Amino acid sequence: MRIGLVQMSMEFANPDNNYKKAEELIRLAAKENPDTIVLPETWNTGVFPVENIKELCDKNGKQTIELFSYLSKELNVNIIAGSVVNEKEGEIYNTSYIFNKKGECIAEYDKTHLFSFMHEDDYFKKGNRVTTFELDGVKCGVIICYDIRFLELVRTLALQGIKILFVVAQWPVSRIKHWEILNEARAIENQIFVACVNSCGTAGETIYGGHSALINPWGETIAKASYEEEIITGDFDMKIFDKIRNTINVYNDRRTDLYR
Ligand SMILES: O=C(O)CCC(=O)C(=O)O
Repeated sequence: MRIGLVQMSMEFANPDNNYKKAEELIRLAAKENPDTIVLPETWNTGVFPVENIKELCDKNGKQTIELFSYLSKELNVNIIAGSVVNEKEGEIYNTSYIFNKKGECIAEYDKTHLFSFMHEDDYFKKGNRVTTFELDGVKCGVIICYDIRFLELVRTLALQGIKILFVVAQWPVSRIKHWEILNEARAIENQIFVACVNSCGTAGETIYGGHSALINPWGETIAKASYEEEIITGDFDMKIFDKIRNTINVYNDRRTDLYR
């Protein structure tokens, strides 16, 4: 599967411009003929939370679903639409929507671990379920930013059989080392591909650190971005699973009598 990561900088609290820009960047990314294109976290508002967040956010994913159903079908590409700030039944969620090449919205995931250090939990409601879906016959999962610190969540997805983990984030440059190590570790320990996309530029007072990457189940980097706005593309070769799991087979060697 060929993957394109859109490392985007967004305009703070300006969804109209951010939707236009996301469309332009998706069209640009599509020129490399990827099977799947991925956007970063909360690119519609460039949150961190602002007071008028309820006016700025999407409503039940309407604007997001309209745009990406159309684009994914027209461009014949799967789209992981990063995540958007999204109102559902009066509550605000950090929601990721997933589209297949036919333009169908096949899955949605609400961020389950809210970043209390930055008071995300004062504004957002937690999602309550893990999400898997199939793209071109490959089982995948998606998580959002702070979720990557919770190895149990990724192991749960891995035990459900995902082969690719998509991580969408707005991760600050000040902790970019953690971002790099956590993504590599989740790939190695679970023997899965990781496609992690971060934003760049600034939102409020925070500088986001880029370093989006495509990592294989052996922990090797297939493609990596730097700090600036950039699109990177690379190929995930699914044949690698046989090679790895026939050598170090952590799934066979797990001690489920001691832990789950
Ligand atoms: O865990 C971190 O250091 C960053 C997390 C974060 O910025 C977020 O989840 O929004």
